[in-house]
This record gives sequence, C-alpha cells and structure tokens, in this order.
Amino acid sequence: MTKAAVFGNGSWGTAFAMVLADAGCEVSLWGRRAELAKEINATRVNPDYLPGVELPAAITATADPAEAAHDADFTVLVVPSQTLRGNLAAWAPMLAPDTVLVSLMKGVELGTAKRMSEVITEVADVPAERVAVLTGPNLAKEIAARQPAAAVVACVDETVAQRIQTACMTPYFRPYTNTDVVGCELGGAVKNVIGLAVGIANGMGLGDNSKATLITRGLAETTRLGLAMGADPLTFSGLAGLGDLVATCSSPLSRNNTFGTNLGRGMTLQETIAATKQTAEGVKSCESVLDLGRRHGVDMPITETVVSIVHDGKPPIVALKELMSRSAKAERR
Ligand SMILES: NC(=O)c1ccc[n+]([C@@H]2O[C@H](COP(=O)([O-])OP(=O)(O)OC[C@H]3O[C@@H](n4cnc5c(N)ncnc54)[C@H](O)[C@@H]3O)[C@@H](O)[C@H]2O)c1
Ligand SMILES: O=P(O)(O)OC[C@H](O)CO
Repeated sequence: MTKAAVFGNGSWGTAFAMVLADAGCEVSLWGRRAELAKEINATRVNPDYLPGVELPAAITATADPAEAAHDADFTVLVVPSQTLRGNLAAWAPMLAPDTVLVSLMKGVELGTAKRMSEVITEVADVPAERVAVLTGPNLAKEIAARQPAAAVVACVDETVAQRIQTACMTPYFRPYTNTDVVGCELGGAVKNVIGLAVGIANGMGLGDNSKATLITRGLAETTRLGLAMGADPLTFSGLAGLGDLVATCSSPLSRNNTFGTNLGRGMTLQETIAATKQTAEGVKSCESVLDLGRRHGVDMPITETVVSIVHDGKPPIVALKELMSRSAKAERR
C-alpha cells in the first residue's frame, strides 16, 4: 500500500489527506498541536479546519514529524508558504529516503522571491526530479464534500508526476500531469493576488465587467511573468492558470477573494486580518510576486495596485483611478 505523509492539517492538508485515503493510500497527517491530532484520531473530524466532515479510517493524525515522515513514499507539504523554509529545515533529517516531496502551497517566498519547489530543493537538498507540485481549482471545502474537480501534478520528471497522479486519483478528483513546474507554481501564486484584486472590486460594489477585466488582465500579467521565467504559456490556459483563477475569483469560499472583499468594503488591513481565520497567501505573496516581476523586468500593474492597497494603505478608489488611467497599450504586449 502507498504510504503518504501530509505535513499540515489545515483545510487543504486535511481535505487532500481525504483524497489520498479515498485513492487507497495510508496517510499520516501531521499538525503542530498534539491535542488536535488526538481529537482527530478520536472523533475522525478536524473541528478547527473541516468541521462536520468525517475523515476516512486510513488517516492517522500525529504531532510527531518523525512518526509522520516514517516510510512515506511521498511527503506532501501544505503549510503557509512563508513558514515552509523553517519547518522543512526541521523535518528534512526525518524524511524517508527517496520520498517524493509534493508541494500543495501557492505562494512565493518573501525576500528571496523563490517558488516553493525551489525552497524545497534547497532546504531538503533533493534534486528537482524528486519534487512535485499539485495545484488547480481546488477549494478545500468542495473537495472535502467530494464534489468533482481536476488538478495538475507537475514535475520535471513526468514519471514521478504520473506516480503522484495515480496515488491521488479518485472518482471525484481527477489529476492531470504536466512538466511545467514553473508555470504551474506561478499560476497558483499569482491567482491569489488577482483574487484579492477581484475581491476588492467586489467589495467596492463593482460589477462583472470590472471583475472579468481584472481576471483577464490578471492572466495576461501572469503569462508575461511566466514567459520571462521560461514557463510554457499554454500552462496558463489550463487548470493551474485559468482554472484556478476562475475558482478563486468567483467563490466566496476563497480566503483571498473574501479578504479583498472586506478591504474593498472599507475595512482596515488590521480589521481584515483579524476577520481572516485561515491562510490568505496573496496578502504576503503580492509583495514577493511584485518582487519577482521586477527581477524579471515584467510590468505587473494589477499586482502593484494590490500591494499599494494592502501594504501602503492606498484607498481602493484612488488605486483604481490610477490603474485605469495608465497609458494606452496594445492588448498583446
Ligand atoms: N484551502 C484551500 O482551499 C487550498 C487549496 C489549494 C491550495 N491551498 C494552499 O495550501 C496552503 C495551506 O493552506 P490551507 O488552506 O491548508 O491553510 P489553513 O490556514 O487552513 O491551514 C494552515 C495550516 O498550517 C498550520 N500552520 C500555520 N502556521 C504554521 C507554522 N508556522 N508552522 C507549522 N504549521 C503552521 C496551521 O496550524 C494549519 O494546520 C496555502 O499555500 C494555500 O494557498 C489551499
Ligand atoms: O481560499 P484561497 O483563496 O486560498 O483559494 C483556495 C484554492 O487555492 C483554490 O484553488
């Protein structure tokens, strides 16, 4: 039987552990708090992140990283992006030899502007062939309700992506493979920033033309960045690009979208942070995505606008006027 370790028992870690168990894997689910692990094992429910959802018997929760990592054929990493480096440094000595590391995270590291797979290869000292990324339109609550969805598993070694694909394929979860790791990761990270922008527009009372414009021009700036970084532009019209953008920008389940909506309605950043119980990656990653754009000489006006609202306190109405009064451009440049 395939053994999987999932490091991170938040909403996506727990929902994905369910997917793996439904696909026939034996799953160890690691989280920081021993009392929560105990409660999950006793009640088969993660009350903090997926209340009301019964977890399959093949999932065992633990707060001991060595126990979780033991003998795992693959090790899934699903903690907030900005905490990955520190966490993985502690876990690396415990990882099973030859385990494949699978990132479910959608962020870019602040300061280094590194993608999560880059942080993983660096910190765990493993070759890129042993690191995969799973991404796509996967709102945790819907997956936990076993509603049909698709995803992408990306790895530079397609056979490794196929192994992960097999390990997590269920009647309701359909993963495709891809070898464009850069494009898949950028799709996931930048969509959170665009999700914030669409949420802000929503909170300001703007309609569907405005939101469709942000989604489309958001995809344009994601693709520009991807091209500059060597990604395949076709990735952005797939599940990791357009697919995830549509899910995030249209769903009130998206934490990034909701965060933006609260800001657009006039809440302060501090009030919005206080109202957000889970990880909204775009809040921090908008700065690292902008950094990445600058490092590659790519103009990212929507990302820049989001940073100015979220981190510089610019009123959304002022930021919107500035965005709309930029010089005239050709669509494809
Ligand atoms: N929730 C979704 O629908 C979804 C879907 C796809 C991808 N993702 C991505 O998955 C990643 C995790 O998101 P999530 O939704 O599970 O977040 P979450 O907020 O629901 O859970 C985060 C988990 O990380 C833990 N955590 C927080 N700080 C930590 C630290 N310093 N060290 C160790 N653990 C820590 C929390 O205790 C919790 O278990 C993000 O990158 C997100 O973009 C989420
Ligand atoms: O809740 P969000 O905004 O982190 O989005 C969740 C997933 O990434 C959607 O695919």
